[in-house]
Amino acid sequence: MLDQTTDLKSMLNDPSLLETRAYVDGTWMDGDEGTFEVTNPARGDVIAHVQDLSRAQVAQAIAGAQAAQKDWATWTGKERGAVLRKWFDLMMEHQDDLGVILTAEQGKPLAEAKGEVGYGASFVEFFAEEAKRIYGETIPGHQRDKRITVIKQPIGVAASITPWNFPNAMIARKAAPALAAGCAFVARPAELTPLSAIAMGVLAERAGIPAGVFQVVTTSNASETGKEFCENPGVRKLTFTGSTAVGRILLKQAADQVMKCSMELGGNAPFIVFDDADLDAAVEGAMICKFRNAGQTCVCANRIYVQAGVYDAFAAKLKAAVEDLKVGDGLEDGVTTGPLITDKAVEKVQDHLADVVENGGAILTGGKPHDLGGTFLQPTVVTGVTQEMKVAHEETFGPLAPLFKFEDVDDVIAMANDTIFGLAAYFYANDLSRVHKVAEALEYGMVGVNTGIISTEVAPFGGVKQSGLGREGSHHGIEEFLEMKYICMSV
Ligand SMILES: NC(=O)C1=CN([C@@H]2O[C@H](COP(=O)(O)OP(=O)(O)OC[C@H]3O[C@@H](n4cnc5c(N)ncnc54)[C@H](OP(=O)(O)O)[C@@H]3O)[C@@H](O)[C@H]2O)C=CC1
Ligand SMILES: O=C(O)[C@H](O)CS(=O)(=O)O
Repeated sequence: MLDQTTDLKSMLNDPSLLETRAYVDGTWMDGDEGTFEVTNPARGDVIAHVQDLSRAQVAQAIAGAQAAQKDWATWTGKERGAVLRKWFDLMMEHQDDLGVILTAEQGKPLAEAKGEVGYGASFVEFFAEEAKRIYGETIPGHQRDKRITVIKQPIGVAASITPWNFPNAMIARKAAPALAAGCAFVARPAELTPLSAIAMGVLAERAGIPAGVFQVVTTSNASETGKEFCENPGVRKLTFTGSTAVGRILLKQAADQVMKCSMELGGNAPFIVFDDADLDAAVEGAMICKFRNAGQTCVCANRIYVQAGVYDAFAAKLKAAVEDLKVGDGLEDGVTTGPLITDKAVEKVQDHLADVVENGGAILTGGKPHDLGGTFLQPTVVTGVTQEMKVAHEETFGPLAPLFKFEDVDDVIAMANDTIFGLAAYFYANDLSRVHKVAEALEYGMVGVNTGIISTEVAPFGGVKQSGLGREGSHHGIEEFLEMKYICMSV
């Protein structure tokens, strides 16, 4: 366990991965605004003082990215792919250290943190290959003397703003296709969790990614950095992962430059259990879907709808599984559930819980502050939840599993779709016609059928409605960083 006196570096095989400077244009840079503190959410102790760049220094990074991108775009896809593959190899070689750094700054259990590093690296591996497959096309001419071709070219400099809940994977999921496409990439990680991003910069430099092509700007002023990204004419692509509220702000700001944007925003995932479901499988799926990262994921089950005939049996099984969870410091062996990221996050979960109880719901297990104090919460299951409650329409982002009872398939589809969000949805059923009908009727970008975890680099991750724009991962993911050019030649 990391305590107040333990130096995080002493836990690393390669202490040089714990860098606290920004990575700008191939140099390790101090901030003009001083430094900001990074704390371990499990213990509240300061684990690093990270350099705080000014807006002018962010502009300097963008200028360097612009210059570097011109040469990077002349590399062949195969050449870019080779360097990306080296970056992937280094990420996997240092997976343990990257996991320790991630858990120390974000709080998730070490096994999950290492899993996130592997998940993030899988995008680098995947797009190292896709770099060689950026195909164009030839089109039969519309006149006898015309020859038509279409080519794909990198959009230019891409900038990312990412959240604290997946401080490694959310950057890798964006930077990998961007670099594969021939773009330069300037990443601004969340103030709460910058260390994972900086470590990715350390390995990018070692992999031979040219100076300026991949940069990490660490700042405490998210709003000012976002404005620089949106207003600087050197940036042609903004890719954001975070809340829908901030996504709206960025889209408005980016509109002035008609900037291409990718948005991975908030979720409110329904998790539906039908009466013909395998209940043990459904409980297993609900546990990973709800409690991964202590419920702090955009694709986690935010609402659990259970058909009346199996409601009591499912609730009893889920209660038993939840009571087996081990809450604690993510660096401790056997811990399955870490702390929430901040006191504010705890207050939101407690507000949703209080609202359920005040409106007739009941606590089946948990529901009290954890003995560990701080931002630790008891994993909780509540029953008797209805569509009128906050938890039905707001993202809880914590370890609270609300059970809704339903009778009819059309009713539950209507309830599941009754939200402004449309990121992920899940259901457990075995009747084939029901599976097809429900999968097609759910208004979501991603649907898990008889599974509670769907995230992979080979599939298009993204939402509809107010959960986002664009897709990350799969061969679709690289299109977000390419422009199409139509060439009409008279012969
Ligand atoms: N669809 C998806 O894949 C994901 C969606 N989310 C959603 O995000 C929320 C939780 O993450 P959270 O980090 O709190 O979300 P926020 O939207 O608050 O923050 C996301 C990132 O945006 C930055 N930011 C905040 N305000 C601004 C601004 N005005 N201009 C520019 N950047 C800004 C933050 O910086 P800082 O933190 O430094 O202030 C952070 O780096 C939930 O709603 C969750 O569903 C989260 C992860 C993935
Ligand atoms: O930020 C998130 O919640 C991630 O997108 C979830 S996942 O991709 O790691 O499943």
